[in-house]
Amino acid sequence: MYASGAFVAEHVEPVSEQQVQPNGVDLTVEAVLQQTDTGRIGRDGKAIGSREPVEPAADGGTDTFRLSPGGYVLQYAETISIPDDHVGFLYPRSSLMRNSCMLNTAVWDAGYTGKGEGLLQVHHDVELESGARVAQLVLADADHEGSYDGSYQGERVE
Ligand SMILES: O=c1ccn([C@H]2C[C@H](O)[C@@H](COP(=O)(O)OP(=O)(O)OP(=O)(O)O)O2)c(=O)[nH]1
Repeated sequence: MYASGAFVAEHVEPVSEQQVQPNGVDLTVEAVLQQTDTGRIGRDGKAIGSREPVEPAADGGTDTFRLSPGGYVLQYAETISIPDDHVGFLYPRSSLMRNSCMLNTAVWDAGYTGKGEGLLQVHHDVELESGARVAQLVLADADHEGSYDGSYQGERVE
C-alpha cells in the first residue's frame, strides 16, 4: 500500500504546504548539470563522469534554467529519508511531461538519506525556474533485508 502525502512529508526536508499532495510530496529543482565526460558501469564498481552546472538566467529576480533539447542531471532541493519498511518511487509532474520533458528515476531504498538526482530528458526547449516543483515522491510499504548502505548515502546533505 502507498502512504499518504502527509506521511511522506514527514520524511522530506524542507517541505512547504504547497508541496504536500494527497499521495506524495512534490520535489523542487535546485540545480541542473550537464555531463562532460565518460562515466562507467563495471561489474564491480562504477564511476560517474564529471558534470558542469547549467547557469540559470536571472529573470526579473528569479533564476531560470533555459534548457535546449538534450539530457541533463537534475538535483532536487530536498533531503529525503526513506523510512524502514518502505520504498520510494519518484514520478515526473505531468506538466513537465506535457511540455515534452521526462524525468527518469530509479528505486529509493529504505534507509537512504540524501538529496538525490534524476535524469531530465528535454525534447523541446523549456524553462525551469529554480525552486519549481518538478516531481512527486511516493512511499510504498516494502519488506527489506538490511538498509541502504551504498555510495550515495548522505549525498549533498550538509
Ligand atoms: O531516481 C533516483 C532514485 C534513487 N536515488 C537515490 C536513492 C537510492 O537509494 C540511491 C542509490 O540508488 P541505487 O541503489 O540505484 O544506486 P547504485 O547505482 O546501485 O549505487 P550504490 O550501489 O552505490 O548504491 O540513490 C536518486 O537519487 N534518484
